Amino acid sequence: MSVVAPVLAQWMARQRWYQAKGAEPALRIVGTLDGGTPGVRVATFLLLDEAAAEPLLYQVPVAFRAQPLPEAQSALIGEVDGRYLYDAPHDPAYVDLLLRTISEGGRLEGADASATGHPSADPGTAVSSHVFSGEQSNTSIVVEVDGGPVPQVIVKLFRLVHHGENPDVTLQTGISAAGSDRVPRSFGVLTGSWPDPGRADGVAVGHLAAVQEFLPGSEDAWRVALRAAASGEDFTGRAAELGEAVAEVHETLADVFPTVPTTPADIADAVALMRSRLAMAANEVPALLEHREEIDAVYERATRAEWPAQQRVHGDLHLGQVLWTDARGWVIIDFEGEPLRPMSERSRPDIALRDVAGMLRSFDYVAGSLGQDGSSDASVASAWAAAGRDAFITGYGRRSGVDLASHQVVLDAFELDKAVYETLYEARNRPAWLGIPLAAVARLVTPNAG
Ligand SMILES: Nc1ncnc2c1ncn2[C@@H]1O[C@H](COP(=O)(O)OP(=O)(O)O)[C@@H](O)[C@H]1O
Ligand SMILES: O=P(O)(O)O[C@H]1O[C@H](CO)[C@@H](O[C@H]2O[C@H](CO)[C@@H](O)[C@H](O)[C@H]2O)[C@H](O)[C@H]1O
Repeated sequence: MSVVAPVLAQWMARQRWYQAKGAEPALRIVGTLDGGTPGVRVATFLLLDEAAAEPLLYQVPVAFRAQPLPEAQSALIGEVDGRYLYDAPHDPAYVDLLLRTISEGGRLEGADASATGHPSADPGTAVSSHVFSGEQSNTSIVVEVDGGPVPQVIVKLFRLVHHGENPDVTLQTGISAAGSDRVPRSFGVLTGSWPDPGRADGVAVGHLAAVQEFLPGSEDAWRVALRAAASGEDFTGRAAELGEAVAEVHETLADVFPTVPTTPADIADAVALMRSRLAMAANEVPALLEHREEIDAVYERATRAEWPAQQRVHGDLHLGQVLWTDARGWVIIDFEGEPLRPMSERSRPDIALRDVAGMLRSFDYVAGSLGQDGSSDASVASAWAAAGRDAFITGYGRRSGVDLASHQVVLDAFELDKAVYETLYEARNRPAWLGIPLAAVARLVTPNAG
């Protein structure tokens, strides 16, 4: 590892999933999982990066080859001691190993770490694979399979790993196991364990990868909606169906996972979180300070309203998290929750209105993004978004039986909280888009502006 570490550090710093952007990774190996086929050694390094204020644990599988692998040229990490090191998701030997370990309930052992596959259905055998180019925070591999119930599966490899459940795995798997086709079908999970001196038993156990059905020919709702809005196409039918699909997923989540009544202490906690998020965002986006008192008034009103019971929710629902398929309609993915929120918070029961608010914000984003690139008349785009929002609410209410109007005060607070979160997200990731959530904050604090 000592000779490999500097090569990995240089390469990691350039990857999209590397969090401490601009910093040089300060890596310490916490565990290694070994595997491979004759001639190709695969080592999955669990690397603690101490470059950022809060150390983060990364999963970095590396394939060591004696000869170059021309088809994976762009995935070459470097050459060490005459061996060629590749980002393993691009190497068929690793993909085969990973899929087999999960589907056969196999085990990977190594220095200080191990991993176990937990199959839920047999996906068949890998024939060919490619890394999904749309990846963001994780790495997804699309695999053509033979002998399974679907032609392709997608293996999602979590780059950041932590002790405890990853809601993306738990929720997606739970909904799929309940027989719902509103999420892709689950095929299995890889769970790892590694040393963690911060824990009483000294061991951490967490999700490393998950396999699910790949939906070929699907398109995410953000792109579908953007095209419809740009061409002035009526989207209200699809928006209402989307509302119904979200309500259906909420219903399944409430059936499969525990629900809890919302107590006054829960309300106080939820509002305190909104306030602390505002304070954190205002540090980086001072323009929020202009509205500080009005925002606080919206949150204060919510403390006096009635809140629905809590249940597991998606947690970061927006149009980009929904896929349109001709065969199944809307299918929801990526239950990992908001990336800027601590994992412990994302794994608790929450108010389902948080997801409704997230989707309402997304319709506004469609109008905002068209408005800012000048490709659409601002008033036409915002009328399109308003119609989409209304239809979504109607569809959600129709399926869930919940009268959202009777929860308006709480829904307003969640929508404002989401817009505040978005200002921080945009300031950090896409400063050119910051105007969209900032305009929303100004609008949402104006009484009766919706
Ligand atoms: N089961 C699937 N079928 C088809 N495409 C998928 C599937 N899962 C994810 N995708 C595609 O991969 C993209 C990223 O997936 P996502 O789970 O959101 O990963 P990340 O957590 O890295 O953002 C999605 O926007 C979608 O286009
Ligand atoms: O998809 P992720 O889990 O990575 O979510 C993060 O990134 C999203 C952007 O990709 C961001 O969503 C915001 O922008 C969307 C348009 O690109 C818009 O539809 C959403 O409504 C808006 O919140 C999301 O907030 C962030 O957590």
